[in-house]
Amino acid sequence: MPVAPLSQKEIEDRLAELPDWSADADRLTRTYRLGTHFAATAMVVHVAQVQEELDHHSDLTLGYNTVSLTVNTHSVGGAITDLDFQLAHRVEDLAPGHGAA
Ligand SMILES: C[C@H](O)[C@H](O)[C@H]1CNC2=NC(N)=NC(=O)C2=N1
Repeated sequence: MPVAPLSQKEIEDRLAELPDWSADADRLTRTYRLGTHFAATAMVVHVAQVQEELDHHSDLTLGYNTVSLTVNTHSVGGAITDLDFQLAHRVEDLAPGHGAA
């Protein structure tokens, strides 16, 4: 997977596959809402496992019943790359199992 900063168009094209994710200048973000605090906590642990597997880590925030991710790629100066989208897709895949929306 090439680690190069994506253009605005490339980001927009990839976001079309992730309708609940957003991109500001240089970060992908998503907030999931869950049924309970423990469900949100369990999802955080699962996301952390995936992040370790990918060796790619978001800023992960646990709220009362929410899990928020903000991610970009540090190794290219904090730009958005395909590694960020790879993580986003992996989290989208695991979220339903936690009842996250
Ligand atoms: C040494 C380690 O492989 C690197 O620091 C990894 C860790 N996790 C990372 N996470 C993110 N978001 N960007 C990186 O460039 C990155 N690099």
